[in-house]
Order: sequence, then structure tokens, then C-alpha cells
Amino acid sequence: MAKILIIEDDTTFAQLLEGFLTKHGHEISLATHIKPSFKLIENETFDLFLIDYRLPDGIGFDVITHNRNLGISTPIIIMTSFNDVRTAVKSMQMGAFDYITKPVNPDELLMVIKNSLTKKEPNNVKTEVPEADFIKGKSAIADRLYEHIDLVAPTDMSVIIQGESGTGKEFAARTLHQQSKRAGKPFVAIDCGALSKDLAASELFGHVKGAFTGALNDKKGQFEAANGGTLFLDEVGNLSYEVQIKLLRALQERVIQPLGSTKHVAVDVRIITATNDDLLNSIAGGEFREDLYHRLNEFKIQLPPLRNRGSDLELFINHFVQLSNRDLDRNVKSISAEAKSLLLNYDWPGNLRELSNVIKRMVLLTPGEVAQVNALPDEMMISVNQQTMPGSSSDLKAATEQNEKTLITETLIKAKHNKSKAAKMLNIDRKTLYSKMERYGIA
Ligand SMILES: Nc1ncnc2c1ncn2[C@@H]1O[C@H](COP(=O)(O)OP(=O)(O)OP(=O)(O)O)[C@@H](O)[C@H]1O
Repeated sequence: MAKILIIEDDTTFAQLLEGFLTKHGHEISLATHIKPSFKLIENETFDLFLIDYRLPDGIGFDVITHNRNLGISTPIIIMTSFNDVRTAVKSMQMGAFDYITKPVNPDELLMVIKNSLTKKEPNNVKTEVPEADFIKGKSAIADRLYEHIDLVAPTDMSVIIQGESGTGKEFAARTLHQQSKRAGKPFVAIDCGALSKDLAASELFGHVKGAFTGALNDKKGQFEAANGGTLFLDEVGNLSYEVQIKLLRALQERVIQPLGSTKHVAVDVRIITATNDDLLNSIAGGEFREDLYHRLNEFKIQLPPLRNRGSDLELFINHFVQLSNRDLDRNVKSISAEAKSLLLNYDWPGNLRELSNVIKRMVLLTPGEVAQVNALPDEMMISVNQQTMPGSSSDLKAATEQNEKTLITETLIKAKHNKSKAAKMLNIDRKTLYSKMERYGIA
């Protein structure tokens, strides 16, 4: 049983969730707005937060930031409409545990809650995933990527891994460590996006008792924990300017000074950093120190977005189906042509993380051996159709075709892919619907 705070302004839906989760043994508190929820969060201890992305007085991110500043590392699940997925993936960078798209599927919700409760680690220290759960891919772009990794791994060079959210930067960092002389020593991964400004220095460099209010005992920092090994700083661009100065010093002088201590501790740590953004923009904006950037950027690895990985997409789909079969005790052996076509044509803004979530959901919703298109989020189809719309806005024929295509897609969704029903709703016969679907490439 877990104590869960739901922040959702749609009260009917919130009560539905409350009833459902109470029935599954959880204890639920409800809030409809962000501000009053802060009071609850400060006064009570929860095991999990389930938060709507759009709320009347803010967005789900505000709660993430609030918790981070208070040093609260309770997992957060963001509930978002599919249209907000692009921004929701950002919540992952900020330390939210997971997201789930609306309309919320009850089985999926239970699965996501179970995952986040079992992996309840402080969200700034990342949990390790078994190596067998990863594959490298076979495309030319994957070959080039792993050539670079093989080349730089055995050296002691600092590496910046750049890539969109969910492209597998942490996996790349772990691979670098495993292929280095430091493999027998610790690999410590820190999510700088989930660290509050105040806690970042203490987390990295440690502190002595009494260094600040709340420092009740001496604490070793992650630099010391990683001694002899590799320290992976994810979202390094989020470190404050003061911590950047301390980090630069640690790298240049190979010593750290815990907060409140006069002692210097020698450390031998290889630094690998990751960033979603081009840090050069942050340098130009004065938020990131140029000297630190050059110290960190002895070698740069660019991770490609999933939409540019060509044939790897299909490999990843099959890989995630196998993992999901194992984890969810399912037996999905194939994917229908319609569903496959959607998966291959969608542009995956949340990259491997989004793909893994969508496949997990698909497998969960497939009791038999063949996954069908209705196990995929409906909005994926709309998004794919919008991406492939032809013509410019001044081309009347193309515009009419676009409207027709969108209308057909949306009606098919409303009719739960029953084509006879969809044809009736569109006031055309089934044959015409089939020929139009074929013409517009609607799966
Ligand atoms: N090569 C891979 N094979 C299989 N799964 C992978 C691979 N790389 C990443 N993943 C999966 O994709 C998800 C995102 O990976 P990861 O956390 O490494 O991405 P990231 O780029 O560090 O994300 P962020 O920018 O949000 O920190 C994880 O669930 C991970 O298990």
C-alpha cells in the first residue's frame, strides 16, 4: 500500500482515480490546485505523487521544482494528454519518475505506479538497469557512434554526451565506463536536473556536520564515492554557477573540499557529462562557464534522435516487445501491419524512452499474440497523419485532401477502428472509405 497524492483539477476524474486506487489498497489524498498541494506536501509524507500536467494555477513541472528545492525525492508521475508528450518528456529531465498519457488506462496506471514504487531511489541518484536490457543497433549511424565510444572509452578523457531527451545518454556513459580501465571501480550517476541549488554542492563534494542547517552528520559526496571510477553528471547545464566553479577546481586540482571542511581530499575521477541542449548557447547566455565547458569537452559524442536511426527503429521495437513480454508476463509474437506502420512513421520526440513506454503499454493491452493498432495511443495516428500532410496552405486541393484525411483518421478512432461504423458516420460507403484510406496511406 502506498500513500499517494493526486493533483488533478478534473474532480470527476480525480474521484474515479481515488476509487480505483483505494480499491487496489492505496491511501489517497486529493488536491485540485498546485498552491494548496504545496502545504500538503510540506506537512505530510507521501510515497508517490500523481499529477495532471495542466492545472488551473500552473503546470506539473512546478511541483517537481518545488519538491526539488525542498530536497523531496518522492517519485512523481505526470499525467498528460498526448499532445503534451513533447513537453512531458522534459519532466523526465527534471526528475519526474514517469509519465502516463490520458485517457489513462487502468492497467497501465497500476503498472507505472508499481514500477515507480519498486524503484523508489532518491531521484538524483540513478538506478542501474541490467546490461542485457540494452542493444546497440546495426545502422550506419549506430556503427559510427560505437566506433567513437570504442575509441575514447579506454582513455581518461572527459566526454560530453549530447543528445535529445531519452536518446540513451546514460547507457552511452555506462558503456564508456565499462570499456575503460576504471571498469572495476564505481560508476556513479547523478541527475543534476533533480538537484536543488542548495543540495548540489553537498551531494557532489560532501559536507561536515554543522556545515549548514540540517547537516546533522558528516556526509561523503559522490566525488569520493566515485573515487577511482567514473562520475556521470546528467543535465550538467543545470548546475549553478557556484557549483560550476567548485567542479572546475576539482577537475583541475584533483582535490575536493567538503562543505564546511578545511581539509582537501584527493580524488581520481573521470568525468562524463550529458546535456540535452547545446551548452554553447548557455555559455553565450552567461549561464555556463566557458572554461569548465572546455575542461569537460575533451571529446564530444552526439547521440542521434530515434527518428534518424533508420532500420534501428525496428530493432528497438522488437527488443522492447521482448522485454515487455518478460516483465509483464505476456506473449506478443508479432505486430499487425497497421500498428507497425504507425510505429515506423511516428517521429518519437521522446526517443527511446517514449518508444519503450509505448511498447510496454501496447504489450500490456495485448492479451493474445498479435498486437493491434488499438493498443497504441489514438493520437499517434493523428500525429503521423499531420506529419505527412502534403501541399502548402495556398494549395486548395491539398488543403481539402488534408481535411479529408484528418477527418477520416479521427472518425476511425471514434469508431474504434470499426470501418463499417466509420463509413456510416462519414456518410460514405465502405468501399469509398477503403479506397480513400488507401489513397491517403491511412493504416
Ligand atoms: N541502447 C539501448 N537499448 C535499449 N534501451 C535503451 C537504450 N538506450 C536507452 N534505452 C532506454 O531508453 C530510456 C532512456 O535512456 P537514458 O536514460 O539513457 O536516456 P537519456 O538520453 O539519458 O535521457 P535524459 O535526457 O532524459 O536523461 C531508458 O529507459 C533506457 O532503458
